[in-house]
Amino acid sequence: MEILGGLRRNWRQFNPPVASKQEDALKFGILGAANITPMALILPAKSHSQVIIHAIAARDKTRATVFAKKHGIPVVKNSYEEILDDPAIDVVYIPLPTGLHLEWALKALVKGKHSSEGPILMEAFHSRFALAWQQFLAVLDPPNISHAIAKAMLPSYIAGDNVIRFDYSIGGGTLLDLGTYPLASIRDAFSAEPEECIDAKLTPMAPPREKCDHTFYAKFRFPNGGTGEINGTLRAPKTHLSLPNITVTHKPVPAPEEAKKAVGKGAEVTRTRKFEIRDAGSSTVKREYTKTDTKKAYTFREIDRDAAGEIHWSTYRYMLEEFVNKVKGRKGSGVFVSHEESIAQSRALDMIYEKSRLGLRPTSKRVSEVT
Ligand SMILES: NC(=O)C1=CN([C@@H]2O[C@H](COP(=O)(O)OP(=O)(O)OC[C@H]3O[C@@H](n4cnc5c(N)ncnc54)[C@H](OP(=O)(O)O)[C@@H]3O)[C@@H](O)[C@H]2O)C=CC1
Ligand SMILES: O=C1OC[C@@H](O)[C@H](O)[C@H]1O
Repeated sequence: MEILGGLRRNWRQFNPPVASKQEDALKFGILGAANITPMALILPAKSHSQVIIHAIAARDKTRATVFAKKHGIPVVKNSYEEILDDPAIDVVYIPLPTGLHLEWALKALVKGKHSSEGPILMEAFHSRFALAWQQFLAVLDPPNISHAIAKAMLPSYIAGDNVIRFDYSIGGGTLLDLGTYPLASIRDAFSAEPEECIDAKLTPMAPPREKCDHTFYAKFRFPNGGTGEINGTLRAPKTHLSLPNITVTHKPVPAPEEAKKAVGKGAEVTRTRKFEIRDAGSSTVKREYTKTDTKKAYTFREIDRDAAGEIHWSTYRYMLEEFVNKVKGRKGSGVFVSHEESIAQSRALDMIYEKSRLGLRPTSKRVSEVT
């Protein structure tokens, strides 16, 4: 039954109901014919009545034309600049190499893109919008977390050596790519920013890509004294199949409270509570047992929150919903990625680079150079 439900949900995710578009729909322009765009924007846009994918440009116009034809995008521009200069375009989607995000985001903001009432800028950090993640956060007690460890391991065939992820000049390295997910998840779990990076190890690629890491490890100290670790790679063995996951351990507390451990894996949240029975004042454990429960959530309804969502919505679809809500001035679910959080995440990433011997990524162009 569960397998059938999963198959149905996935089929629906890739074949969503197509919404008719409203008069006030936002027109999106896309910079580059990137691989991620169909999954992250084009598919989610189909079921959103206020999103129209209007135009695309690539460095090579033929490439953009082929992409536009395949995905039913009506307008192909000659350059990224032409997208920014088109007054019909409200929102710019920037799926460029990481090192170019800031430059093009600033250029888009200068052209007044994203909203008529002041620009809305959102980092497309989709994992934040997973319903299971929201459910996971709800069972945590951040001040009492003693330890969190988040892992993300992908086999080497996911990203070959010649992809943007291993080009130092455009922000290459696994930490700045896959590593951003476990890092954000431990920051989210502690609901605080790390005070110190206690340990960091970035394993470099072979020359000539030696400035880029293929594997990362880091350990942080958080303000409540707890520690958070991240571990990951884009070079896991070919047979390695595991979902990104996080395990959060809480400090033991006296009854009637319950010490707990929560494990998030894919859409599943498993909570284990460990109980120890002792005589009052004694440190000897007379009996111990654990209670475990596992839950899945795909909609806000399932976690008793009142916000839009369907069981087949992907993390990207939830993210698009909240972006449009923000532009339109609607309350939405309250889940978002604020500028402050993006900056805090960047600071934590820099702490890792500084602690390791690999050094910071190249600095993006300054605002004054872009504007
Ligand atoms: N949020 C998420 O879930 C995900 C985010 N990402 C992020 O999205 C971005 C794109 O990833 P992905 O789609 O896999 O990458 P691709 O290599 O498929 O796309 C990158 C695009 O960047 C453009 N580009 C512009 N300048 C350069 C340059 N100097 N070198 C190479 N490409 C350039 C290319 O556009 P053109 O067509 O004009 O040549 C290309 O289409 C990355 O930042 C990645 O980290 C990726 C996967 C998931
Ligand atoms: O979701 C992801 O998984 C694979 C990575 O290389 C990619 O960029 C990342 O965002």
